[in-house]
Amino acid sequence: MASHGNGLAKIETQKMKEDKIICHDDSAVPVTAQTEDELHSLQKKKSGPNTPIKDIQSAFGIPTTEVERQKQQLQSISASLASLTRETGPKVVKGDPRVETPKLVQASQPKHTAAPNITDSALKFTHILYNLSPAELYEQAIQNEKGSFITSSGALATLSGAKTGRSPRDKRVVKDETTANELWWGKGSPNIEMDEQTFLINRERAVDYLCSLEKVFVNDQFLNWDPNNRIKVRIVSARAYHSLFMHNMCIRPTPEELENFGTPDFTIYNAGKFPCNRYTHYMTSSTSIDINLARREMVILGTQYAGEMKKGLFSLMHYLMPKRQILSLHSGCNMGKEGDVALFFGLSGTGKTTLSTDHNRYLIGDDEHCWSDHGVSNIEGGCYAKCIDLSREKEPDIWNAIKFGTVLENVVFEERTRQVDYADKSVTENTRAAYPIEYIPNAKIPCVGPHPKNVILLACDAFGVLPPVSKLNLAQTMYHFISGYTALVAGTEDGIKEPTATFSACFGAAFIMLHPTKYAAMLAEKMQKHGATGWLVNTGWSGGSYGSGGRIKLAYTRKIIDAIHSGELLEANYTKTEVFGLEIPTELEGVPSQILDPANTWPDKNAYKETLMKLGGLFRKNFEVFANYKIGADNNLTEEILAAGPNF
Ligand SMILES: Nc1ncnc2c1ncn2[C@@H]1O[C@H](COP(=O)(O)OP(=O)(O)O)[C@@H](O)[C@H]1O
Ligand SMILES: C=C(OP(=O)(O)O)C(=O)O
Ligand SMILES: [Ca+2]
Ligand SMILES: [Mn+2]
Repeated sequence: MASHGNGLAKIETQKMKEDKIICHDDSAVPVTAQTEDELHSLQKKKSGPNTPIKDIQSAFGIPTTEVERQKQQLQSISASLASLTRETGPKVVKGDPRVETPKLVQASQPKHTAAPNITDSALKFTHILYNLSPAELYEQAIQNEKGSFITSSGALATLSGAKTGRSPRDKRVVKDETTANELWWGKGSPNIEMDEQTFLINRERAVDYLCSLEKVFVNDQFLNWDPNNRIKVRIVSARAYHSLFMHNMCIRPTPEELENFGTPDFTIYNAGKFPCNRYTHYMTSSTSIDINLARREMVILGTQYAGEMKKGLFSLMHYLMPKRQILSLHSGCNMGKEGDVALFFGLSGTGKTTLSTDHNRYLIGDDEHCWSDHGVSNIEGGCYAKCIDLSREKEPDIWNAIKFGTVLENVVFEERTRQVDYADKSVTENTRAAYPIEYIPNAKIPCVGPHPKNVILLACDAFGVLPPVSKLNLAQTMYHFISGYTALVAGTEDGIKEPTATFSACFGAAFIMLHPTKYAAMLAEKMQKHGATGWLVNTGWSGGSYGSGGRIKLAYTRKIIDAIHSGELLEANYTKTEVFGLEIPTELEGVPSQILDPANTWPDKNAYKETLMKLGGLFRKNFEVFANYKIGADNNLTEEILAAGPNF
């Protein structure tokens, strides 16, 4: 190459012979697309049909087009979204309004018999995003919902807005002729009444809000892995966050199951971004979560916390299942290699999710189960784990489940790397991860198992006086089940900022529908029949109350749980504690013996005794309301249960 005056080498433009080309052009055949649009259209392969209604015509051998199929689907959704006072259904159309689809499928409009009542809402289209995949929901969230980000492990970080926990005081249940007699009302009950008319006002408010949007999300899914007692649910919501949350938390239908879906058994209208009207009767805040069992509907206004939906459906199951002689349980559940099943009851933050997720056992579920004559079944299709201070070392299975598809609520992450800081409580203490159950490597699919062998009652005792583990007789198990004691850990229920002693019947008073003794009688009957052993495990404080003592190490609790599963603890030597009369082991491998009796761990013995008596008094006071109830048909058991409380 010759050098020119400016110092740059002259480029050879002379053509080389074919065989002398050094740099081979090994690229593939160029794309066939003639335009960018055409190229983009090649990117997406057509998915199979996605229809909730069994195609009647094709059942008779007459083929129907995909367009007709989708029309039927939209008809069903249009009926769900119908205003009860105006036109029979909004104009719904499938697909994202921003994406230009060549053929927009529209539900055929119902014929008006009365004079047409044309309103602006009747003129507009509501776009339906039906059972979208996690990838599609990620895109929707990131494009449209502020606070949506992909974290470094691939999870979708979202913000639930002003509410970062449930609002139990804003829950309302319609009291009609049937429910007035069937449900538990009054003092201590979670069922705060509302009338049918007020429900309809809130329903209309939610439906109008949802239909005013450009697009709404619709999920058609199942509850309960027991095939004979499966419930079909439809969730209508305004946010991709809510749709992905329910996709993860409910049971996901196969394409065939979706095709046979038909009419849902229950529908949730989640208009959580929009408040209820304070001038509406029964409303005491701008949040309202309303259940109408007769209409099989639930309306959410004024809270975007996704946990309301899953726990709302749990309330429904607490009504429907006992009618079928099936016990609904606020418990985690897992199974050993030998088929031994354990239930983990406990209030929020006591360790149901943490302790049922056990690398050495099969996970059946972390939170909501049914116990029928055939064994146990999970109600849900996913888990909802607390993330505060989550560590890879202590909880590897939960850590690894936080990947693509998982909803990560209210966590804080590093701005650039999107690395989550699980210790950060800036948004809330109640940070959460919702993931499909199969994200846990040893999940038992289908999520069913035989009758439980161990029934573990978890209490996070902020007073630090309950032993780390006690073996319970049946009457004690019932006493503690009905009492449902724990110290609420900050955040899960709105307004709770530090642990406080709480009694919540059946370890889930916020979700039960019938009187607690109804569930207790069923549990006693099942435990007796199947020979299950009851245990009380304190996952809370040791060596002093909250503030002076410390929380019992998770590693110790795991050792205790291992010994329950293996049967080792059943064989241990026991002594009885004063006041509560609990049987506690004197020794347990892997756990320092002195912590097994809390009396040994408190530096100030008088303070211990005082605190023990104080908690005993709280138990007594709480149980007074149950003293006049019979538990099942067995009068002796009722007597024994009443006597199974603290003695002093
Ligand atoms: N000894 C212990 N046993 C169980 N959980 C513990 C213990 N010590 C700390 N924890 C923490 O307490 C929380 C329990 O929450 P979680 O398992 O989600 O409860 P639940 O499912 O009952 O609401 C987790 O964050 C867990 O790491
Ligand atoms: C979702 C909840 O469940 P838990 O805290 O029991 O896991 C809740 O109570 O809001
Ligand atoms: Ca949980
Ligand atoms: Mn729970």
